[in-house]
Amino acid sequence: MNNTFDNPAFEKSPSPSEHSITVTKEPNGDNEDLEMEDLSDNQTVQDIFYTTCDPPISAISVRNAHKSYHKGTPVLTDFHMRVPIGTIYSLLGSSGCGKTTLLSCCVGIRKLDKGDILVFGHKPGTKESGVPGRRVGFMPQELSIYNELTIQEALNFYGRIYGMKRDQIFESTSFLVDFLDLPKASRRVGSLSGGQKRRVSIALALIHDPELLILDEPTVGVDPLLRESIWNHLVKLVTSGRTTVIITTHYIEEARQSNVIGIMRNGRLLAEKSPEALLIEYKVTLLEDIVLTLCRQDREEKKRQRDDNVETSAKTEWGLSSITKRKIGSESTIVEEGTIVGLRYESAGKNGNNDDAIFVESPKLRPGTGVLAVHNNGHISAPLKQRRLSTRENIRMNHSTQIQKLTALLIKNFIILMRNIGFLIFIFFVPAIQVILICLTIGSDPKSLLLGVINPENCDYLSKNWRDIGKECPIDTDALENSTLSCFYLSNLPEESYILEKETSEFNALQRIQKGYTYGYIEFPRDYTSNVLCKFGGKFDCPSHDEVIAGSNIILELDMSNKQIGQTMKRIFVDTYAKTTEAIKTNCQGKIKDTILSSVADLPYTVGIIL
Ligand SMILES: Nc1ncnc2c1ncn2[C@@H]1O[C@H](COP(=O)(O)OP(=O)(O)OP(=O)(O)O)[C@@H](O)[C@H]1O
Repeated sequence: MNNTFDNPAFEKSPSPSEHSITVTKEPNGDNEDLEMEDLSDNQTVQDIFYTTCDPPISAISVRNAHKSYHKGTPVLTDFHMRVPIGTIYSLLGSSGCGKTTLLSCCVGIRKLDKGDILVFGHKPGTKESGVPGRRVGFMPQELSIYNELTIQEALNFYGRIYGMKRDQIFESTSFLVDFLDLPKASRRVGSLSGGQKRRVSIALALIHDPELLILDEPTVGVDPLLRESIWNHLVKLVTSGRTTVIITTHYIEEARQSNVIGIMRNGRLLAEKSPEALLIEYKVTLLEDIVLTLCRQDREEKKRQRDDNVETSAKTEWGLSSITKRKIGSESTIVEEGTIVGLRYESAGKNGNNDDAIFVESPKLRPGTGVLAVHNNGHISAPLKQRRLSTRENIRMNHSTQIQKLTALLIKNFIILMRNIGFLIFIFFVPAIQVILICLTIGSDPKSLLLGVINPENCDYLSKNWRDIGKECPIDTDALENSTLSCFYLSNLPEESYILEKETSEFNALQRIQKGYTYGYIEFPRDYTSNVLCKFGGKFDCPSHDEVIAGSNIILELDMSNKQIGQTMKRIFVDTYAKTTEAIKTNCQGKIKDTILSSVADLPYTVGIIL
């Protein structure tokens, strides 16, 4: 595969006029000359980028990155990296050198301790970067696929999450199943082998044709033929579209097909060049030899530094340091540090003079418009901006993505629940069992509570048939001393709730509560019935107003040390009071005067109970 920087798109114009920008050719092969614009003497390269076209930016740029876990040994140290748009960038390095850590920072899973990562010119996690989101397809090293789903369901889920339409998902799925040689789409992920799961994971990262594809060791456990076809597909994605691929692999030789190789060791980047440039520079035929040489050099360098006891600033040899200031053309147009960030690759110049070209970028660029090359003769060549509307743009044009995401999650959770019947039953039955248990234990009213009674009225409420009183009219208007309103009230108390005990005095009754013998006592005043009748307008021999009020109140003293029981008792007493008045209305119809009867009927609204 051609290196992107050797791509015709970045060639100089055949006969460039001074200070002109020539946009020559799109990397995807659409041979089309674009407009020419004059660069006036005082115009900077930055001006051109901001005015002439949507200038390109790096897919990922990492600057001065530092990362360590739990304040332990640093995993990334002063790490610099640039991944130009439309390239395959292979990250090579020994196990534990920090590749996965770096990638997880790029997709926003982890955060750097220090330094910057920009994805499409923005910090990961921001809306503008689109990461995490549909702009990126990430295949993590640790597979995290829902084992309960089938391959088809998993692809559907991710497709919906990325806002794809049903036909897009279908089209993508049939291609990926075929291309990655996946088992039947109806197979459950949980029943697949490790290698098959890995291929499904690749498919999930590819389903939405992302602009940035980050693959952490995708070819582990994959047979050589499939490995070859995966790489061919990646190359195709990069050359035919605007996809950028970052891939980590331990199969060093397969990285030959990438555009740029970054070689890492101990959290630092030792080299960042095209494979061709590396092979030429080190005069070897195998990339493995280069990695070996660089690692040895690094080890020796470290040893020498330790020996000399010299502090090192750990600056990378590659990357931005060499192009912070550069003249463009014969005039004094300068790319200033911090204004336009540039990146120089040794293989950039077609004429063999590698210092000729630098690649510049700007945050104003629409992502994916390619890399702009600025040559030191003042000419800029860039890839064509316009291109066919891909699945990617189609997906972006879908507006109802939030609803789609919600739908995707609901469907996924529903399928997973249905596949875990035991769990489903547990979820639905546990609350029901809880409610039943609560009702059984604390839901019903307490029973057979011992209650003391102080009642000076003359009625035998402790005799066997005393509850029959509740069926008679308790008021005798001709002989009031025979009236037994208090007993009538007591007889209406729910039979199962209380066991009544006669108390001789308030003092005794209180003592029995304190000793825990009874749950409370109820006290009726002397002449309770006549006072109640006086209160409601009966024309009897009534005492003073205050005495009537005091003499028509029932006093309740309850043990509230058990709130549940105390509150229930209160409720029962008040309910009984209402029930009593209702019973008087029914039982005393025609036996006492209507005026008294109607007044007594108001009793529930003037409850005479003192708690
Ligand atoms: N969650 C974590 N907590 C503590 N240390 C971690 C954690 N994750 C990774 N490390 C450590 O950070 C270092 C870099 O790990 P990382 O996974 O990034 O390496 P790697 O280059 O991807 O390795 P490999 O090629 O084996 O996957 C290792 O020493 C590892 O032990």
